Amino acid sequence: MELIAETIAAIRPLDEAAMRAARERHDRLTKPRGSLGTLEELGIRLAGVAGVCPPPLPSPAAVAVFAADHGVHAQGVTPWPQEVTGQMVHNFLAGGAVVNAFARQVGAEVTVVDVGVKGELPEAPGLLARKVAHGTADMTQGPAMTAAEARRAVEVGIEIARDLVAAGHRCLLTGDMGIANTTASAALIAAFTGRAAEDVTGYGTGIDDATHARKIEVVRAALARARTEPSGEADAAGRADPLTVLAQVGGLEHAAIAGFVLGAAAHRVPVVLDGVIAGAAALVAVALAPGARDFCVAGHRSAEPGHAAALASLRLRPLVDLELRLGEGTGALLALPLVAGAVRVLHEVATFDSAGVADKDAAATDPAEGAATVPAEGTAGGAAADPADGSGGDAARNRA
Ligand SMILES: O=C(O)c1ccc[n+]([C@@H]2O[C@H](COP(=O)([O-])O)[C@@H](O)[C@H]2O)c1
Ligand SMILES: Cc1cc2nc[nH]c2cc1C
Repeated sequence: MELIAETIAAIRPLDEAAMRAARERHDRLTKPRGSLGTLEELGIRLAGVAGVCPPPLPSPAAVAVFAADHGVHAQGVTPWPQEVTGQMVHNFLAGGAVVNAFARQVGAEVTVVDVGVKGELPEAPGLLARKVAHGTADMTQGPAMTAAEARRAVEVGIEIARDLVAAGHRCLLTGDMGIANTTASAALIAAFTGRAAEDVTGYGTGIDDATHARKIEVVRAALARARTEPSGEADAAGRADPLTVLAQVGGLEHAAIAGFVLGAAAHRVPVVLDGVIAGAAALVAVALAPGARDFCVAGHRSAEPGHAAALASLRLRPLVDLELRLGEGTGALLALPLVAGAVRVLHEVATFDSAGVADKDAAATDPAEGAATVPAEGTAGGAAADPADGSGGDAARNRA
């Protein structure tokens, strides 16, 4: 079987028994039930990802920064020259970018992948040369990529995830660098969520209102053009094949990040998503393999409006909301300590029983149990099976 199909086939559901154990454990820890809010659901879901409770700490962690250029740059959608993509790659390798500073802060490794930078990048220590094409073509004029390029870039992401997990990493984080990639992100998000171009197209690195209005028209034009092209295989509901949509209006880094998400899910390692580029790529991954969604943690919500639309469609709640709009993996890195905290609680916090703390809920749950100091094993498991971060299970768990 070829790599993409094999990876999708390897993605299994969350482990229900491990999640049940995590839920029951949470309810025995020395804190009011549900008091860690959505971090409790996150810890439970991470147990389901790893298939064990408590799940492993997300360490060592690695952020992979996928860099690529975009033909749609020719439409004047960003004020930055295309060369900045390659120049920033050098900055990442030299350790001088924000992603490097944040990675040092949280002890994560930075991996830089050239999946489609337009110019030639000289060999450099730490640079993974996986160039699939010298940037995409202008999506307003024709497909951004060939089907073969899209598939190859997805495979690159799968291979990077596989290699990082084989090297011992227990948490993967997405990063991106690509001048003009917020335009391709908006087009992907509109295509996968059905939202209008004007609702999902933002200001990217920072543009004036006239450029923003043009950017919306560019996204509209690309989507209208793509609709007139043969759309490959459609599913029973008539939806276009996700890889075809990706090739039509996506970027090489979107493709690689989609593969990275699939690879993480197949290897049962959590993947912390960064901003709008990762959100768009995750929509591709989840359209290919719906089960991949449960392995994704939304690191943050970016200022790009399309990101909120993508996260809503993915049913993921962002851990951090600081109006960041940088990319590179910066928002995912800021969220990593929260992911670690969600796991560490399950490892380290004493139970009511072991600490000799009275558990009012043990008594409230079953008055027949008598003394509140003796919580019954396993009586407190919440019935909430929805693995969404805080989207379903908490109400039931926040009982007084
Ligand atoms: O992560 C985000 O949500 C995000 C939002 C706005 C901009 N960016 C970064 O800025 C670049 C794309 O911006 P633009 O305006 O050239 O499309 C690209 O390198 C992204 O990493 C990233
Ligand atoms: C300087 C610069 C750094 C970036 N990092 C991610 N996207 C970026 C875009 C620019 C322009």
